[in-house]
Amino acid sequence: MDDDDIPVLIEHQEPPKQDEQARRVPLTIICGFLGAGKSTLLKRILTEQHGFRIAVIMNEFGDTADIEAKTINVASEGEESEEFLELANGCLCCSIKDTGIAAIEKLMQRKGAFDHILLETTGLADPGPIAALFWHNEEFASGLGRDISLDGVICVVDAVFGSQQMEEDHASDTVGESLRQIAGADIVLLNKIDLASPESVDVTAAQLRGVNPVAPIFRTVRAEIDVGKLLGVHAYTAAPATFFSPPHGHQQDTHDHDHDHDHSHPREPTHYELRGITSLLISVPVLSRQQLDAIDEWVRTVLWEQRLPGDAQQETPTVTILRCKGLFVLHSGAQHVLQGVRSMYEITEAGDALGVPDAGKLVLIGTGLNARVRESLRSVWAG
Ligand SMILES: Nc1nc2c(ncn2[C@@H]2O[C@H](COP(=O)(O)OP(=O)(O)OP(=O)(O)O)[C@@H](O)[C@H]2O)c(=O)[nH]1
Repeated sequence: MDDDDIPVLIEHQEPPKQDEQARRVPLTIICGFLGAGKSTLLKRILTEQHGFRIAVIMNEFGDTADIEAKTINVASEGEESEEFLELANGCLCCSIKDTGIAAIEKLMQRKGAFDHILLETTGLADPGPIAALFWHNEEFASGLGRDISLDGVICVVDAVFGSQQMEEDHASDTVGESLRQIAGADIVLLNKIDLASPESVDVTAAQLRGVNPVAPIFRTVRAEIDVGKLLGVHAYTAAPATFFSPPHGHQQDTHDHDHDHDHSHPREPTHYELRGITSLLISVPVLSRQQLDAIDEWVRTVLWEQRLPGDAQQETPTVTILRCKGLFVLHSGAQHVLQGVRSMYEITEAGDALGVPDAGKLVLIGTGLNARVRESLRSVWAG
């Protein structure tokens, strides 16, 4: 090129700016009562044509998936096929023989081959600590947390034995695992309804709602459900859909939606007097910025110090929060979402509002949630 030539301008190639959150692969945790139908749900996901590319991490790869792999068209070969099976419907199945984290790290090396991760926990696992691990954990911010975002927790409940199991847990001194699982769930599958009478299924659904008033309950036979209803719920970044009124003329799903959950008439705040885990649903008026900050401080004290503000520190905690969700509306119209698992929580401004909320709401799920807690919280905005 001679000096008089006009240099050709080369467009500066900047790497495309991607939204951090959007680049992460969403992860859904599946927990559930023993024998409730977790494997049935996973097998369905691994074999049906649903159009989602899901990586499924199973506990009992050796026991069940080997057998299933013979019946499923296994596309991959080579040494990795021991741990990863690529299935005919585009899903990926992987074992959790390693510690969970190692299996997930290996899985992430195949990033791009799938769009969503489902992680099965053992029947008796409490999903809370696992959820907390993936949700805003500073230690993972430069590791797995950079690649994975927690989408939600699904709990599979046995329609035949679920009620009995919850009763037994209520009666025990410590909070039983079945209640912890329901408390930590963002979606409940009430499965095996073909084996129980409609009346007893209603009773179990009411019990579930007593422990967790916000998670939608889907009644299923052999975990038959549209996979799209289980994925992409953004349970840790958005306010629960159950906080919003449906748009005018909205038709409720008539197939697998729990009909005793009425969207159009939000319930009055209710305190469920069950032993063990209870929940508290509180309506919150439209707030000033200062009032929202005061609520933030209240939540921090209750979650971190396990006591009500103003109460002296006790040796045994007076309030334990396992899960909390909230939606707060400011006078400016801005909506803020509270999400919390155990002692971790955040309050963030909602990006895309899901609809017009009736008012702000706060749901606390945990122990020690009596009338004093409600009064303490109300005094925050009452001044
Ligand atoms: N009748 C009926 N049987 C079901 C249904 N869902 C699952 N089953 C059967 O119940 C048994 C237990 O189901 P699984 O899917 O293995 O349950 P699981 O939760 O994975 O069990 P664990 O891993 O042992 O806790 C199996 O024999 C299933 O075929 C259902 O909706 N109706």
